Amino acid sequence: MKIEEIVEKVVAGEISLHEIDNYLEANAAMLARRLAVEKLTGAGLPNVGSTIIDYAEIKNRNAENVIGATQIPLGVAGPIKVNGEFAKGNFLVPLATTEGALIASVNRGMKAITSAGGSNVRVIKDEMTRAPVIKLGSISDVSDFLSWLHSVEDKIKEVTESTSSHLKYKGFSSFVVGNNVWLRFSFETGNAMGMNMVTIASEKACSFIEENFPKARCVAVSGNMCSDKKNTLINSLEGRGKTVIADVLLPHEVVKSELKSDPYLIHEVNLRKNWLGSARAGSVSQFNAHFANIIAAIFIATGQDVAQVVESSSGYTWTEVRDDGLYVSVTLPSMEVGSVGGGTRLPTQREALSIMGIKGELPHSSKKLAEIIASSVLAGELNLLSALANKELGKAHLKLGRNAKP
Ligand SMILES: CC(C)(COP(=O)([O-])OP(=O)([O-])OC[C@H]1O[C@@H](n2cnc3c(N)ncnc32)[C@H](O)[C@@H]1OP(=O)([O-])[O-])[C@@H](O)C(=O)NCCC(=O)NCCSC(=O)C[C@@](C)(O)CC(=O)[O-]
Ligand SMILES: NC(=O)C1=CN([C@@H]2O[C@H](COP(=O)(O)OP(=O)(O)OC[C@H]3O[C@@H](n4cnc5c(N)ncnc54)[C@H](OP(=O)(O)O)[C@@H]3O)[C@@H](O)[C@H]2O)C=CC1
Repeated sequence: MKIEEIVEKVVAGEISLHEIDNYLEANAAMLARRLAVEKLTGAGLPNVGSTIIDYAEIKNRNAENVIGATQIPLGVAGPIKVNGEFAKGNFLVPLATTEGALIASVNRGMKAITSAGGSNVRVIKDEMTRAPVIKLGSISDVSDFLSWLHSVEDKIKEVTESTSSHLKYKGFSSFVVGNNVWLRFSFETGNAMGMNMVTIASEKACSFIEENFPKARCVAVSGNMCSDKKNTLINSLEGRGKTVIADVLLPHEVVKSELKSDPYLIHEVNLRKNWLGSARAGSVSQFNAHFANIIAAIFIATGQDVAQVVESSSGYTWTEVRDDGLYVSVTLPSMEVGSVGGGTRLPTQREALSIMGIKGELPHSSKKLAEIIASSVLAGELNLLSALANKELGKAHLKLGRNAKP
């Protein structure tokens, strides 16, 4: 069938939007779907349709019912000097955003950090989790089940690791409410963020459990104690994905020359805003000013799963005024990033990763990416605290967010 005929059939309700894939080659199907949506809604979508995305590469990998692409401005901040275990040197960092003043903010923070000798950063834990919820008959069954589980842990390791050449089983923690048990499995997932990998592995573990301990029934492979795409205390305490910490000691003269600010005022903003203000607001694990801004912008630019900004942007900003300068650290307990898999293979996302020298096939490239992201968060955080201390937030957003004279 020709594209026009398919569009007519979709408009007449004879073919559904996703069924177009059964009749046309991938990119012709994307065009037909867009034309059908235009006819059905009356919306004109030439810009959505104007994309370099090859739907043949997306189909059955990244998205369904595709009609084109959304574009978001991509800027760069930096260079920032990073003194990591895996990221060493000066890096330009890609940020995709529509918030005027954000990239400028990170840029100024990076300039200050680089003048101070760079950000010191380490990934202190790297484990992705999945927590099935399992139902038993009674608490005595729960007790028997947990004893049995410890006796077969070698087998759990064997069945889960059989699902991938890159996945390593690290262990589990158990949590109980009445006759419900959550098994929070942890895995190393190489350079991948790992959610597909740990889900496939945990389903295998659940099948093994149900076959060999018939009183246990796996209700759901994700029982929310994982916790994926939710901001929870367990992620903050135990970590999820990469736990990353970055710090810098800024000499007093750098705070003055680069940030036009004062270490005591910055420290006071941090204590009264990030700690007292967040506590008073009832925050669970977000004692920071705007980790989410930097995490979201880099996640969009580099093809990470954007919904994981929720927990990846939890964390703590700590400041101390010392004789030799202002000490600032950021702690991100659950940063979920990969340099292979997911959206990292898409053309603009791959190019954005290459700006930082990130290539999925290189060893430890996801940890290198995590170190650069944490250093960028440090820059954004330091700079926003300075901007607030300087009372320049509104002025900056008038100029760069509204194109207005402050
Ligand atoms: C906007 C600045 C940096 C101006 O700051 P400034 O000191 O007036 O700028 P400057 O013209 O003197 O330049 C200083 C440096 O800033 C950078 N810079 C300056 N302009 C640009 C630009 N156009 N493009 C790129 N980089 C720029 C650049 O590094 C430059 O150095 P240079 O390269 O010239 O040697 C400052 O006023 C600022 O940082 N303001 C704060 C803005 C901010 O942080 N916004 C973040 C979003 S706020 C939000 O979303 C969350 C929030 C606030 O609601 C969360 C909460 O509740 O806390
Ligand atoms: N399934 C789910 O419940 C959820 C899925 N997601 C989605 O999952 C996707 C990410 O899943 P993820 O598992 O990270 O990635 P993918 O499933 O996209 O890719 C992971 C695969 O890449 C292969 N691979 C090649 N080189 C490497 C390497 N160096 N390190 C690790 N793996 C490598 C591995 O193959 P092999 O196994 O053969 O070794 C691995 O299984 C995203 O699209 C995200 O949106 C998000 C949340 C939940």
